[in-house]
Amino acid sequence: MADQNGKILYIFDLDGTLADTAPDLMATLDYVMIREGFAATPMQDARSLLGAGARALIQRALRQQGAEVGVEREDAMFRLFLAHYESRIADASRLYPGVEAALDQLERAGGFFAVCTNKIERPAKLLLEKLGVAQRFAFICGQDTFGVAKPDPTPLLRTIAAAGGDPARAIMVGDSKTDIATAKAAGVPVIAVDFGYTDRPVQEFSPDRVISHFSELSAAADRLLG
Ligand SMILES: O=C(O)COP(=O)(O)O
Ligand SMILES: [Mg+2]
Repeated sequence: MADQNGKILYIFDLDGTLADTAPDLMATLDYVMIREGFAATPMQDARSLLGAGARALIQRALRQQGAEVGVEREDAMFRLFLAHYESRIADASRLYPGVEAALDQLERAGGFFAVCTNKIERPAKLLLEKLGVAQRFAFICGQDTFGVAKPDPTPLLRTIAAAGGDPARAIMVGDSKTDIATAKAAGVPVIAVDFGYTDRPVQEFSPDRVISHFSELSAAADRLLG
């Protein structure tokens, strides 16, 4: 990686932060659950079920229905989920309004970008390609990239290193308690979006700033960096 001396690295969460992916994730969950003889999950449950990756999504949906499956069947459901999800990954998933304009603005001010998600790396990259923004990120880290998931700070710190950034000149942007806890554990300031997937208001998790639209990101970052 080239020396990014002095530039600010923005590390984005993906689901519920850069992109509204709940429709395709929840449709995939329903496909798997119904095929396995369970019920569909109400769309309004997305906010509380998403955020910890696809395996956790399946486990949480099963638990919600009082169902227990063994580890082998859970593995099979996870594989089925990934295969089906890739076939429809961007059918209904969209970048949130203002994402590309915000990236343009931050880039003009000397910012550069990475992604740190609890999605599996392969579908994360595929989604960002389909949404036309994959090439904007210096590094894309998934749940399996370093073998450890958020809220462990390791994937965030290793993402910063892999992107050629510096934790002292980095800002995490996320939608969940998990992202905020990850950033705090890594000693990186965090801006939360309030339109993503969390069943409790993000303010409760004490991020450094909260924004309601990507048009507010640049000003929030400026205030945060003083
Ligand atoms: O969708 C999920 O469960 C996790 O994805 P995120 O870390 O990008 O929010
Ligand atoms: Mg998220």
